[in-house]
Amino acid sequence: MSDDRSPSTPPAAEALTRCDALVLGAGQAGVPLARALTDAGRRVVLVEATHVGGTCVNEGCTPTKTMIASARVAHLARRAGEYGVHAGKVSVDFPAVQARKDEVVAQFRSGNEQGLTDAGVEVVMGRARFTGPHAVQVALPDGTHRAFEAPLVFINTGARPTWPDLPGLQDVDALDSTGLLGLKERPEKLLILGGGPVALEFAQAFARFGSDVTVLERGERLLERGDEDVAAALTDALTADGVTVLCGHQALEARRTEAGLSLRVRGPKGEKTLHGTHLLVAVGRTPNTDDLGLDAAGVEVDDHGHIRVNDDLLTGVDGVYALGDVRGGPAYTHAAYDDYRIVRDALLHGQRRSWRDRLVPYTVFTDPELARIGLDEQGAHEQERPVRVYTLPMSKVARATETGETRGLIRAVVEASTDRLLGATVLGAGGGELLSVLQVALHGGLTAADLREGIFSHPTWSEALNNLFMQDPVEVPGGQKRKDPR
Ligand SMILES: Cc1cc2nc3c(=O)[nH]c(=O)nc-3n(C[C@H](O)[C@H](O)[C@H](O)COP(=O)(O)OP(=O)(O)OC[C@H]3O[C@@H](n4cnc5c(N)ncnc54)[C@H](O)[C@@H]3O)c2cc1C
Ligand SMILES: NC(=O)c1ccc[n+]([C@@H]2O[C@H](COP(=O)([O-])OP(=O)(O)OC[C@H]3O[C@@H](n4cnc5c(N)ncnc54)[C@H](O)[C@@H]3O)[C@@H](O)[C@H]2O)c1
Repeated sequence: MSDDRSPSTPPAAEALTRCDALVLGAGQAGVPLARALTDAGRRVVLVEATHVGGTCVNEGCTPTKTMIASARVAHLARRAGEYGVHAGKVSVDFPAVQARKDEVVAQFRSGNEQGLTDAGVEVVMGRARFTGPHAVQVALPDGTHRAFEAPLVFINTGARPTWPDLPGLQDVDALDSTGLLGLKERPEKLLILGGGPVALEFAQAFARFGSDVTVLERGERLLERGDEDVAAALTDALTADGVTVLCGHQALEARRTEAGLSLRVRGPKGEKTLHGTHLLVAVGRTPNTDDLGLDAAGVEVDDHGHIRVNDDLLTGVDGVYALGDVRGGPAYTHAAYDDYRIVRDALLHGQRRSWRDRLVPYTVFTDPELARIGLDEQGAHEQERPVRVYTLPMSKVARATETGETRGLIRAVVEASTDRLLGATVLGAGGGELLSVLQVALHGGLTAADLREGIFSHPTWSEALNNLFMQDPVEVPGGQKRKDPR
């Protein structure tokens, strides 16, 4: 690439770099895809606006789960007496918690960077914008621009926190998830807007660090979807940790006060004012598509700004794909990573698989963890599908009693006619791991009888699957909606 501009000639159009593939965004799909295509002999340019690794590594999964680990240690140390252990007075060194988290993030990020370097991917730090269907201009940090063209373009630009239209919000120095992760000091009184995974994971962690935490969810329950009794049990667990959970509450106005801020809210019993030192806004995420010049490319978005794709993750423009959070649908790291596998297999191995056909599990990393895959009881009722629902409270699981972690339950939904597993929910300590056992059984087409009779090591959490399928199931008949919600 050359630049022959001189002071005596008018600025020429930026020199153009042509390559085989352009990857926009170094997230959970972009990084492995850039590596795989480079390994296959293609010339790939990966453009990243802020830092390699995307949301998950830098301001999502990695930092939150690292902080949650510190919070759990504080929690267990406070409970030490229950186990006959004297740990003394527990205090949390918040800057040390943050430093540990920053170290892990830096380690993961540099691992991603090293992987790209080793593979020989050309990484360009800058903000990409389409200028045509296969043409992209990148604004570099020094204010200059570079232009690129490629027959294949992969959009992996992810999403960012959504800011609601709340009067006064701009005056109160509210934080989003990224801002909260950067705090130097522990908030005294943390108000949280939203009752999704971001809100709940932070709520419990900060309560365990010693903050006074209130969660304000406008819906009638936490976590929007899933069986109601599970959401209620999770609410109880958070409450036991000292989190105040206010569902059915709408924030009306935010105001700055001497001590921090106030929020005027309307709940089932009328209006009231809440006071806090900090406000976390965690009401969802907005796809990074509005500043991508998608019009110039002819790439279409839906009403929420997510890029429209077909089964192959291809946009309406030939050779232009969208992967991960930017395409709508499940917004998890493992889903973005699987998008990479789908595109890789289609382009390099001639194998097609639709992203819509797959079952995506999820785990909310509260304590107890809430993990789910496939059909739950509520879903079976909504689909009027004949199933049997097995439920085992954790208080009946030997391992739970032995370890003092008896909160939660295990639930499995099986098809009435075949006895095959259709879905599972686990609310429990390490629930995500136990769910993975059920997930493998589901993928393998195993039945309730297989798991009832399976030999698992005693006394593991997985052994509870024997007992789960020995419970009397709730029979959900097909073709009729359930009248008595649990
Ligand atoms: C607080 C929090 C906790 C989370 N915890 C979990 C969890 O425990 N488990 C889980 O599965 N998921 C979790 N998630 C969700 C997960 O982080 C995302 O689903 C995942 O990172 C999406 O990956 P992606 O590849 O789609 O995009 P991202 O990882 O968001 O990467 C997109 C990249 O594109 C870059 N970019 C954006 N615009 C441009 C542009 N114009 N030009 C160049 N680059 C651009 C961004 O800087 C970013 O690096 C969490 C999210 C948050 C916010
Ligand atoms: N463990 C995990 O897998 C994990 C953890 C964190 C985030 N994530 C992902 O990140 C994304 C964002 O998570 P999130 O929790 O920010 O969003 P979310 O969309 O999952 O939940 C937002 C919640 O806020 C509520 N809400 C919306 N507007 C509100 C308002 N004005 N006042 C009060 N409540 C309001 C909604 O009813 C909803 O319950 C999700 O897609 C999630 O999958 C995943």
